[in-house]
Amino acid sequence: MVELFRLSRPEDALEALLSALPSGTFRRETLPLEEALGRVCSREIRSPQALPSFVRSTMDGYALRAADTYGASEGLPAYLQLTGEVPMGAAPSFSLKKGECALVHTGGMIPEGSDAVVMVERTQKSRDDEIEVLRSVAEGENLVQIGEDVAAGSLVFPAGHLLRPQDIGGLSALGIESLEVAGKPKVAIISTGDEVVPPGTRPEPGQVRDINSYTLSALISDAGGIPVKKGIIADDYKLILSGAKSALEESEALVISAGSSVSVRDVTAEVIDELGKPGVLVHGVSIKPGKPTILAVCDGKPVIGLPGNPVSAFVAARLFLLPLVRRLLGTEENPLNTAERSVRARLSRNIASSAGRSDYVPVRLIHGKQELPEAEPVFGKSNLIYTLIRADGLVSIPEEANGLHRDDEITVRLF
Ligand SMILES: Nc1nc2c(c(=O)[nH]1)N[C@H]1C(S)=C(S)[C@@H](COP(=O)(O)OP(=O)(O)OC[C@H]3O[C@@H](n4cnc5c(N)ncnc54)[C@H](O)[C@@H]3O)O[C@H]1N2
Ligand code: MOO
Repeated sequence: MVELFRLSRPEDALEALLSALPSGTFRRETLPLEEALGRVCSREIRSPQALPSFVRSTMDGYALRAADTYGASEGLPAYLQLTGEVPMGAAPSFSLKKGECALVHTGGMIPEGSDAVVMVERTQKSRDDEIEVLRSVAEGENLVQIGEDVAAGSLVFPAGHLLRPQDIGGLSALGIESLEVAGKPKVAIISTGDEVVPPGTRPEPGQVRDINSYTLSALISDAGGIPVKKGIIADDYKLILSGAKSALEESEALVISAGSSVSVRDVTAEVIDELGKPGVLVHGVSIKPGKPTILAVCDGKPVIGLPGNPVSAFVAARLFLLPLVRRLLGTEENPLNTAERSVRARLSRNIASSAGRSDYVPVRLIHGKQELPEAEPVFGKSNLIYTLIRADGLVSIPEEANGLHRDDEITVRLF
């Protein structure tokens, strides 16, 4: 059979795209902390202070000198004089001497002279101003030390870190109220095809509603980019070229859906080559679905041509567009929502495939009594978007394999 494309392996194709991009091209912006969730630090953040900044008790109890309690037991308690109470939110106004203790609450600052806290349950009051300690306490017990959470000046987040909810709290603890993050890259989307109509239109015979602009737009926002839908352009070289030129001028990247294959109406690769240098780097990847994918860099900006079939467009977008958005954001980490989480599962039936290409098959997970869920393939042609909707994730069949077998333990990449 004549192969119409020179096929690249998916890893090589992605590498070709990413390595042809200029480094560090993303914009930076300063945001208030509350708006930084899911954004990427564009420079490293070091701690301006030690956290905690004072020695704190982790229990409700009495601050004391550990040495005063050595050998204490229920039968032979240590008697300590209660000299005061540490107020919350203020430094104690007194210090402790040998044989003394002070009431302290969880999180309170311990007085000078003390080096441990005994939990209130391990004591009893013998008089108003005296307690019995019923067991010995080690130095440092029930305390957090200065800088135990974060040392002053230490690296909190490297550049490229994607901020999670706990990170926002951690920055607040350090008094960092605003920070510099990578700007969200604008990714323009063009759908091409004489037969494609907007979703608000009732399709005439032979027409189909636009799916890809919408799936791709959702994937891009999920990945931390700003999708800019540029609408539908007919299969016309000049129209697509002028639409693509203006879309790329206003954005950091461009995705063109359809027209990636070999019919005379498929002009996407030619258009992309006109947009700038070096132009098309890859046309054809050894994957199914998604084979006709086009990857290009045009005068420093990435352009991806995706196959028109909605399942192919989705699979290829996950393989190439998501890592591209991450790269434009300057991170290697997975965006919160598109997190490429995976689970182990057991295949419910055989899946055939040809060696020499990586196959991606949608699967539905069925949770039963067994240790691992069952992965049921959702077979269907790559034009059928609902195969993805009925599925929970994708299983990939490596290029060297001739398929997978029923009961094989596999990894499912969740949607
Ligand atoms: N002779 C060959 N024919 C095809 C080959 C091949 O190797 N030799 N590859 C097939 C594969 S694989 C795919 S995938 C498609 C890719 O086609 P194109 O990227 O050129 O896209 P179109 O032909 O324009 O459309 C394909 C299909 O998808 C529908 N479509 C297009 N855009 C949308 C949209 N925005 N929303 C919903 N559906 C869309 C379109 O109507 C077609 O049905 O080529 C195979 N052919
Ligand atoms: O990418 Mo094509 O979808 O293999 O159908």
